[in-house]
Amino acid sequence: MSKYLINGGKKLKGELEISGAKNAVLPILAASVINGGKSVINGFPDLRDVDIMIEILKSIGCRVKKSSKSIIVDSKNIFTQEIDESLVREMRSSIFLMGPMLARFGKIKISYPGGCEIGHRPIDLHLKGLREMGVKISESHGFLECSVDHLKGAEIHLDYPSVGATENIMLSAVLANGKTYIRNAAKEPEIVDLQEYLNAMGAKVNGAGTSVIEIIGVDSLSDVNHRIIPDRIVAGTILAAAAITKSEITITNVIQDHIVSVISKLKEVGCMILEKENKDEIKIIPPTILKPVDIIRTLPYPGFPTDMQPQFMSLLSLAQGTSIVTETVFENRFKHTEELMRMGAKIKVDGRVAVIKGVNELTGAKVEAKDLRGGAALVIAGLAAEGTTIVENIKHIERGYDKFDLMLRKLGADIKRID
Ligand SMILES: CC(=O)N[C@H]1[C@@H](OP(=O)(O)OP(=O)(O)OC[C@H]2O[C@@H](n3ccc(=O)[nH]c3=O)[C@H](O)[C@@H]2O)O[C@H](CO)[C@@H](O)[C@@H]1O
Ligand SMILES: C=C(OP(=O)(O)O)C(=O)O
Repeated sequence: MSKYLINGGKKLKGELEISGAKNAVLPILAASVINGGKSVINGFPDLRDVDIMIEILKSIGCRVKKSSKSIIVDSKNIFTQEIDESLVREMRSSIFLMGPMLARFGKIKISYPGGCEIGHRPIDLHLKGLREMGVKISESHGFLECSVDHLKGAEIHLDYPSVGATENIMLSAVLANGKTYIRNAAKEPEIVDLQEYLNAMGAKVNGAGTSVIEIIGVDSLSDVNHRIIPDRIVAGTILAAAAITKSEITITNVIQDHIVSVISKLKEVGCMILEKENKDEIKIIPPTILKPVDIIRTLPYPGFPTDMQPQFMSLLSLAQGTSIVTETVFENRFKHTEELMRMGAKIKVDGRVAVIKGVNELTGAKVEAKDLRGGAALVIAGLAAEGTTIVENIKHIERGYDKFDLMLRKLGADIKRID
C-alpha cells in the first residue's frame, strides 16, 4: 500500500501550473464512443481514474493511444455493449458510458458503479431521465440491462441538479429523435466543457452552465479535437495548501470564474488574492493569523463545492476561533475528521454539521486517506503540522491528483511517495 511521508512546517513558494480537470475528462472519454470515429483529447490529467476509463474503452473494442500530450480514442470497432464488472466497480464515473452507448447502439449492460464511499450515491435520476427518453431498464443481481430502439427527445425535470445525471442525459440526447430539455440541470463548468466537446463533433447542445439545457438530436457525429478545462478543485486544493502553510505562491492555468466561491472563503480567512490581468493566474498572500469562517455550506455550483470541503476543514483547524461547515451534498463526507483529530484538530460532527475549534498547531501522525478529497485534506494538514505525517492508502488521492507529491515538491514541500 503506497503512502506519503510529509515533513511539515516548510513554507511553499513559486509557481505551479494546474492540470486538466478529472471531472471534465471522465465524461468526455466516455463520450468518445458516440461518434464511431476519432477523439483527440488534450490537456488531460494523468490519473488512476483516467487509466480505468481507458481500460474500459479498450475492453469494449476502442483503440486508445495515450501520450504525454493527448489521448486518442478511435471508437469505430466497438464489439460489445457489456461493460466489465470489475472495472466498473473501481470507479463511479463508469456510469457515464450509459448515455453514449445507448445513443450509439441502443443498449448497454453495466453493473452498479463503485467509487469513494462518501454517501449512498444512487443513480435514480440518471435512470429516470433515460426512461423518459424511451429506454427500457431491468435491474437484477446488481446489473442494469438497458435497451431502446431509438431514443426520443423528452422534457426532463431533475428533482436535484445532479452533475452525473445531467451529463448522462445530455450524452444520450445528442443522437435522439427530436429535442430534449433538461430542466433544473446542474451548472458545473465541467458540463459546459462536455457541451463544447459534443458541439465540436457536430452535436447541437445549448444552455450548459444554466439550469436549462436544450439538445437537438442529430443523425451522426464526426471526429473531434478538444482541450480539457483546468481542474478547479486541484486549483482550490493548492490555494488551501498555500493558506495553511502561510505561503505566497502563484498558480497558472486556472479559470478564476470557476473558483469564485472558494476565493471568497479564502478571503474570509484573511488571504489576499491577486488575480493577474491575463486572468489565468492567481497569486495568494495568506495572513499570519487565519480567521475562522461563520458558515461554509456545500452546494451545487456556483455554491461552495463539496469537493473542497475536507481541505477547508484542515485549513480551519488552524484558524483562531470556531468555524462551522455544513455538508449538504453527500451524507457521509466527514470521514477525514477522525484522522484530522489524530493530528490534534478539534472537530465535533453532528449529522451534516461540523464545528471546528481552531488550535494553535497540528502535530504529525500516521493517518489514513478514506476517500479522495479527505485524503488531500490530510496531506495539506501534514504540510502545516509539526513533525512527520504519514498518509496511508493514497490510491484514493491518486484518483484525483496528477502526481500530487511532485506538484507539492515543485512548490518546495518536503513530501515523498513510498511504495
Ligand atoms: C465525476 C464527477 O463529476 N464527479 C463529481 C460529481 O459527482 P456526481 O455526478 O456523482 O454527483 P451528483 O451531482 O450526481 O450528486 C449530488 C447528490 O445527488 C444525489 N443523487 C445523484 C444522482 C442520482 O441519480 N440520485 C441522487 O440522489 C447524490 O447521492 C448526491 O447526494 O458531482 C459531485 C457534486 O458536485 C462531485 O462531488 C463529484 O466530484
Ligand atoms: C467525489 C469525487 O469524484 P467522483 O465522483 O469521481 O467519485 C471527487 O472528485 O471529489
